[in-house]
Amino acid sequence: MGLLSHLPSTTLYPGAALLGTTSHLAIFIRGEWHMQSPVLFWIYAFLTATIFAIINLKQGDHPFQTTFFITTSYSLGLFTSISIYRLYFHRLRSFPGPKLAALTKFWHVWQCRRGKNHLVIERLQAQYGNVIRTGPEELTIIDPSVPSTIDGPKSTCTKAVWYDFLLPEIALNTTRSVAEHDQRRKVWDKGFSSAAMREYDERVRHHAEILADRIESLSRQGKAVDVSDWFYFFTFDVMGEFAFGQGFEMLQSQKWHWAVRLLRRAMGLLGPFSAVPWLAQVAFYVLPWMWVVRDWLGMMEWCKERMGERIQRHGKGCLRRDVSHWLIEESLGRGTLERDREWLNGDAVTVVIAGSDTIAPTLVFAFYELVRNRGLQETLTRELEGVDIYDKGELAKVGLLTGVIKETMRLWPAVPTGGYRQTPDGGLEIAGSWVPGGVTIVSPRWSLGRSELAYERADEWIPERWTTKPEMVRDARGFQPFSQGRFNCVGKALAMAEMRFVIALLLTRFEVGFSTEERGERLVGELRDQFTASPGALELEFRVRVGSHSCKFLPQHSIKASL
Ligand code: HEM
Repeated sequence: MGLLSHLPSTTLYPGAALLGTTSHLAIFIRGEWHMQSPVLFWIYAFLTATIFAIINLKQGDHPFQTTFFITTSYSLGLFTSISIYRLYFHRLRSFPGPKLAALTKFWHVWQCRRGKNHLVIERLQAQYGNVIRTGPEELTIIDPSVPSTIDGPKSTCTKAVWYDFLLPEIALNTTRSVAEHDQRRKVWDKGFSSAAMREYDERVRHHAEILADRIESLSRQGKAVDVSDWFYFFTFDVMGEFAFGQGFEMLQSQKWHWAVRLLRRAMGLLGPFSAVPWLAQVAFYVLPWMWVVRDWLGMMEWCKERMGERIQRHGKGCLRRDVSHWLIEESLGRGTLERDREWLNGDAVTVVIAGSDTIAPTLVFAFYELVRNRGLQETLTRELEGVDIYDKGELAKVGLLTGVIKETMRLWPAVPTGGYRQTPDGGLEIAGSWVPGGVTIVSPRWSLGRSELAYERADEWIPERWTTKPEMVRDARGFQPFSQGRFNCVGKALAMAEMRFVIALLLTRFEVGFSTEERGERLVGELRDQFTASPGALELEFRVRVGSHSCKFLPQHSIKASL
C-alpha cells in the first residue's frame, strides 16, 4: 500500500482501471450481487478512506485529488467493462429494446419516477413489439401464452430478484425458495379453509353494512362520496379483522388511520425502485432516514408490532380466529415461535398489503365503469332483484356480477405489471423465443389485458365477454388476475366473495353516478403502478333507491352506534 504514494499517475490510474475491469470479468459477471450491495458499498467507502489515509500519511501530493482519480479510474474500468459486455456480448443482446435499458436498470427507475410503469411498458411495446429487453437481465413479453409458461403447473421458473425486497424479513410470497414456499403455503391454506372463510365472510358483511350506511348518510346530506377513500377504509378495516382480529376503525372515524397512510406512502417506494431491488437494500442500510425509506421501514415496523401484539393475545380468550391464528398455532405447535419471528413479521406485511391494497382498487374501478355504463348498472341491478345477496352461493351464480369483476380485473388489474419470474438455469422457450437461464421475465397484466391478440375490442369494458359473448375473448390463457400454479393467490375466494357482496349491496341500495363534471380524469390520470395499483380520487353520487334492501345483517343498535 505504501507504493501508492510513490507510483506515478501514468501507472496508478490505468492500473486502477484495469483492476476495475478484472473485478467485473473475474467476479461480478457471475451470480447475483444485489443482496451484497450494502456490504460492497461499505467496502468501497472503506477502501477509499484507506487510500486517502495512506497517501496523506506518506505525504504524497494532493491526497484528495489522487484518491478521487484512483477510485474514479477503478469505477470507469468496472463500468466500461460492464457496459461493453451488456451491449455487445450479453446473451440477451439480440432482443430489441432501448439501448439504455440494456445498459442499466437506472434507465427504468427514471422512466418509473412517477409510478407509471404500466404506461412505460405500453410505450415500449408500441415501439419495439411484444418482446422487449427492459433491463440488462430482463425481458418483458406480452403474449397470452406467457402466464402459463412461467406460472403454470409444469413451470420450472422461480421468483426473480425483486422478491428479495422485503429481506431480512421473509414471507410466503417473497421467499424465492420453492421448497420453503410450498411448506409455508400449507400453513396459510389452513387460514383459508371453508370453516375459516365463514368467519371472515361474517366480518366482510358487517363492515360492508357499515360502509353502505356511511354512504347513505353522506348521500342524505347531499355530499359526494370519494370512493378512492371509502373503499380503502372498508378493505383495510376488513383486512385488520381477518389478519389480526382488530380493524382500523376507519369506517367509524371516517379518517385515514396513520398506519394505513404510512403504508400507502411506503408503497410509493415500489413504483420507481421495483426496477432495482439492490438500490433499495443500500437505502435501507445506508439511508434509513430518507423520507420514502423511512416510511417503508416504519411500515415494516408497524406490521411487526401488530404481529407481536397478536402473539401476546394468542389463546387469551379470543374466540374468533384470524389468519395470524393459524400462523402462530403452527409455530407454537413446532415450538419455534421465536425462531419463526422473521416469517411471522414478513407474513404480516404480506397479509396487510395483499389483503386490502388489491380489493380496494378493483372496487374503485368497478364503480367507475358501472357509472360510465349506466345501462349495464341497471341491468345488473335488475338481475340482483330477488337474489338473496347474503347467500354467497346464490350471489356467485349471478353471471353478470362475476363478469363485471372479471372485466374490471382485465382492464384495471390490481397488480398491473408485478409478478416477476426467473427462468431456470437451462433456459426456457417462451412465446416462441428461446430465453437463457437466470433471466427475469415480466408478463404485465396491464398490457396483456389490452392485447387484441387475446380480446376483441380490447380497450372497451364489456362484462358480457365473460357471460353471453364468449367470442370476445380470443385467448383466455393470458387472463390470470390472481396468478396461477403454486404461487397463485391464496385469498382469491375471499376476494371474490368480498367484491361480489359489496357491489351487490351497494347497487341494490343506491343508484350511482358521477357527482360533478369530472369523468374519472383524476382516477385514471393519477393512477400509479406500485406493485399494486393506486388510483386517483373518484367522487361519485350515491342516490338511495326507493324500496332498497334495508340492512339485514347488522343489528340496529350497532348501525346507530356507527353513524
Ligand atoms: C382483487 C383481489 C386480489 C388480487 C387481484 C390478487 C392478486 C394476486 C396475485 C396476482 C398474486 C401473485 C403475486 C406474485 O406473483 O407475486 C397474489 C398472491 C397472493 N395473494 Fe392475492 N390478490 C387479491 C386479494 C388477496 C387477498 C384478499 C388476500 C388475503 C390475504 C391475498 C393474499 C395473497 C397471498 C398471501 C399471496 C401469495 C401466495 C403465494 O405466494 O403462495 N390476496 N395475489
